[in-house]
Amino acid sequence: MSSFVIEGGHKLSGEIVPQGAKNEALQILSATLLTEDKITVSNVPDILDVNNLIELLRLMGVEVTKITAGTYEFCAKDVNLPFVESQEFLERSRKLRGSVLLCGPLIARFGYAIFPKPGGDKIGRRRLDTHLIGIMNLGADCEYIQDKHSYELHAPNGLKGTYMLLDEASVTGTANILMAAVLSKGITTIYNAACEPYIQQLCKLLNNMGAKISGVGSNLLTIEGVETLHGACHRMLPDMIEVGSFIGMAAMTGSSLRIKNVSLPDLGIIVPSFRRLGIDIREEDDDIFIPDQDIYEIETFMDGSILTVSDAPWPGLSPDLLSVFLVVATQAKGSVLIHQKMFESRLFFVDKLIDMGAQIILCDPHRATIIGHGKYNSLRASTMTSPDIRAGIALLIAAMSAKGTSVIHNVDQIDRGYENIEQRLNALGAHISRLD
Ligand SMILES: CC(=O)N[C@H]1[C@@H](OP(=O)(O)OP(=O)(O)OC[C@H]2O[C@@H](n3ccc(=O)[nH]c3=O)[C@H](O)[C@@H]2O)O[C@H](CO)[C@@H](O)[C@@H]1O
Ligand SMILES: C=C(OP(=O)(O)O)C(=O)O
Repeated sequence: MSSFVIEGGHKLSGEIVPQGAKNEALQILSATLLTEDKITVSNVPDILDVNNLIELLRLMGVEVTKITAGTYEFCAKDVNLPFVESQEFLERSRKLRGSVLLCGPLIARFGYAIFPKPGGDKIGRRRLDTHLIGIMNLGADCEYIQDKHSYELHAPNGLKGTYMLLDEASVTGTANILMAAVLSKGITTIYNAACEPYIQQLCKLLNNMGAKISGVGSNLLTIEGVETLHGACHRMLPDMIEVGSFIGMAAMTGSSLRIKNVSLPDLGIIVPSFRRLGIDIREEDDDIFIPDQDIYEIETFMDGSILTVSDAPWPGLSPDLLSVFLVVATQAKGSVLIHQKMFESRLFFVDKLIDMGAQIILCDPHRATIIGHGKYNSLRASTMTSPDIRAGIALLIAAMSAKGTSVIHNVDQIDRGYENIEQRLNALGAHISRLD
């Protein structure tokens, strides 16, 4: 497992281009299984999770051709179903959360899918009921196979559209049901669907492939099933979580930074939420510019009470950014309550920030109160281990702002979702080296 050695206290300057979106990529690459034709995808991030999914598709028989850096062609003409039933498929699937997204396309096109408990961050319970119930609503049978620790789904006579009200607006659950519904007979209606930009992008690709989905961008999707889908081209959006991480990094290190081509309309409430921490963020064309700021001061609510920053399904704030908000607040002037509603084990990394001198009270597994230093005291360097991808980037931000040299172990967690992060940050003036 790799580690980062970070010499803190260096300001960043210049501009950075965000990578293609990790969570969009996992959906889009899975959707290539829905047709025999070629799908060309550009702005694919070169990150561990995406590369693992590409390798899995390759082993499933998908012809994968790299056209240029970040652009691939996928052709799922001959899918190797015996491989999908193999132990190796299950083992590889368990390495990443995104593998869960193969289920919808497999059941829709081949009438068979297997659903092992996927990998991804260990950040609390991550139930899969919404996926399985949704696909069963379309007529698939589902059985738990004890020795494979997996659910097997069968639909030998195909799937049939129906109305369903999801018990929660699950992002990957909505994507899976959508990908199953596009090849189902008749009309499927999904109410309480997740509607974040990456789901919208998936709908856009599927419609370009010949699907008939309406209501895109809302929580009520109507899908008129079609017999087959055809080839298409697709470009991934910039990764909004990476954009948010760079905003936090600029604020904590007191740097002036331009984040290029962020697709502002797809950032939702991210920019206004950082502004409530007092960060000066300027929107210039499709770029974000953050001037260097010595002090940033957290707003209160309008009645003077302490601000809460919390997550919610889109168009609310993504839970994936709360660790960054938390670390940025440690050096702000003022106090804030960070409330992570979706996941119950994502805030425990605050212990590491407390070791570095941050003033944080972990109220319970979901809530932490941060009393900012207002940059009067900087954080102290430390040696720590990255527990999950977003805590990992938050610790990296903390280390970059701290006095002295810090070490972060297990940075493979960060590599799951951030492309060549140390090279890209060093090009802006950071001092990060990797130990393998
Ligand atoms: C590969 C991928 O795309 N991963 C993302 C995806 O995971 P994923 O699709 O697995 O997450 P879900 O949207 O299913 O839900 C995440 C968690 O939030 C809870 N929940 C969900 C909806 C809701 O209305 N209320 C609620 O409490 C769920 O019970 C679950 O514990 O979406 C999450 C929520 O944006 C992100 O953190 C993950 O990065
Ligand atoms: C939780 C995340 O990823 P995954 O769903 O892949 O574990 C994330 O990207 O923050």
